Amino acid sequence: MPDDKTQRTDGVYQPLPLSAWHTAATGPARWHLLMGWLLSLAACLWLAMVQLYGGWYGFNARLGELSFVLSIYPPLTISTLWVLWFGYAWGAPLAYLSTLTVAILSGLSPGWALLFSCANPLGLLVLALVYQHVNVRYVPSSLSSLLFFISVCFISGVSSATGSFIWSYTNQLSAMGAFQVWQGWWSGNFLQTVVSCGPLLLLCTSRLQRWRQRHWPQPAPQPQATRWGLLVALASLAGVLAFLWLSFLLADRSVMTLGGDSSGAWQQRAMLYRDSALSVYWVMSVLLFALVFLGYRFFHQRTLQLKLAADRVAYERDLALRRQGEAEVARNALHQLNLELAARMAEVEQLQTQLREQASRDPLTGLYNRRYLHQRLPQQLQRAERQQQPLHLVLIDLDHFKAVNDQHGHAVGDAVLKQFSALFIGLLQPEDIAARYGGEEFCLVLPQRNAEQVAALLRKLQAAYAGIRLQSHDGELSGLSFSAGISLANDGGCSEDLLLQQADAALYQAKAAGRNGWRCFQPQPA
Ligand SMILES: Nc1nc2c(ncn2[C@@H]2O[C@H](COP(=O)(O)OP(=O)(O)OP(=O)(O)O)[C@@H](O)[C@H]2O)c(=O)[nH]1
Repeated sequence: MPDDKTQRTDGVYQPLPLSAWHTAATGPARWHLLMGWLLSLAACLWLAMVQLYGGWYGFNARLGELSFVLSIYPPLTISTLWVLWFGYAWGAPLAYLSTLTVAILSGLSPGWALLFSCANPLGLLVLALVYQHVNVRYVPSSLSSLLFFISVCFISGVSSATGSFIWSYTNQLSAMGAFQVWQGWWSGNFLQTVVSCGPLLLLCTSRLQRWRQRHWPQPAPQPQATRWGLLVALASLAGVLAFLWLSFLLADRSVMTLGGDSSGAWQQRAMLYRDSALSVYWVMSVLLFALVFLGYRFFHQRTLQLKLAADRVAYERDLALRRQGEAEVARNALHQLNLELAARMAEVEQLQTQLREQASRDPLTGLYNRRYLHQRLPQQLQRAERQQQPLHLVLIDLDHFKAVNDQHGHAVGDAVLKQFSALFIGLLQPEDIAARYGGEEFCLVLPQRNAEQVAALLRKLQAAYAGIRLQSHDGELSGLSFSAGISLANDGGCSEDLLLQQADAALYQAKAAGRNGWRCFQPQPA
């Protein structure tokens, strides 16, 4: 981020609005401010009256042939400090009220007094406007701020010296007198502000601003728009032109008042012209310097602002690029995570399928288990009914299996169960279901087959089972057989339980008939 702190903001003109008086964080602070302002007003009035009744208006000065009084007006110092520390709205009334009082007490008519009192506030306005719109510190702590302060004091002094014309006019002074008052007035105001305010600003500003900021916190002042800076420059230029015009006019009129045609009189006139021209020369030098300096400050400030703006834009662009890069990395990471998640989900799905499969299979033989049979049998029945096709259910029980276990061992019994189950592989169709129904009991669900086809299947199974030979510690195992019971669902409305009961009954008949054979369920005649 561009470093804004490189520019000092203490001692920069930052007016405190009159309305802010209510909003002080701590109660006593606003009373202190008010008391300070009232005391300043009292001091201004007192000093102005002491000066009026004391009859002292400044120091006598001489510039060649021109002698004048370098005007000193103490309330101006107090009001200037208030303008710079707190703003124009606080300082201008002090200057206006004290001058108004003096003007009225000195016998000026109310109308002229009201107008005359505007002169000092006008000079202060120029001061405040320049400092508000050209972002330079008013504390003359560096060479550049000191030079700028002197320049601004000059323009302010010239502006406030407009009061000298009203004064000269109302006191009916001659052109020479008016010229003298004007010279003494602007130069006095200028010197007084520089000499009295400068040191006080240096000494007290930072402490006073800390106090102000504590009770009326304000953000750092922002540089003003260009048009305001231009306006201030134009106003300053107008002030300078007015000064020149007035100086020449008054000098000319003063010369005209000098009578006589003697060489002494002409010499006096020439001296007066020379002194006036010299005075204007010095003033012009200062003014030119002030204008050049103002212009320099203005462009310097604009350049600084542009640089700051460019730095900020560059910073924002870098930030945006960095964020874009981070977003890209995050998007890639997210994509990677999505892929991993998809892989994990596929694994989970596979595991779920395996679990479902395991839950529906008999671990020893690999055939479906009884639970699965009870799930599927009702569906198969419905389907057969819907397609109007027969469905046979066969219950198979291996004959004398206990004897196999007892004689040859449990492991051989397991091997027999597995080999018997393996026989189904080549004999069943995809739609058939073979399940291990109990220990050595099996169940076949055979849709889409007629009775002959079922019998053929059982015959093949019987032959294959009989052909199994197994070696055990007790010799060879052979002559295996099974018994089976067959039930048929071919007219609909036959439940799963009924079908199983009928097959079981038929199996019982087959066993009873001597085993190694099968029976179809025959309903008993009513
Ligand atoms: N090896 C082994 N034997 C089993 C398993 N499940 C059940 N059996 C045995 O199967 C035998 C079934 O005996 P029974 O119900 O008397 O039937 P059987 O001996 O075949 O007699 P019949 O059915 O009347 O011919 C029992 O000895 C059980 O221990 C198994 O998973 N493995």
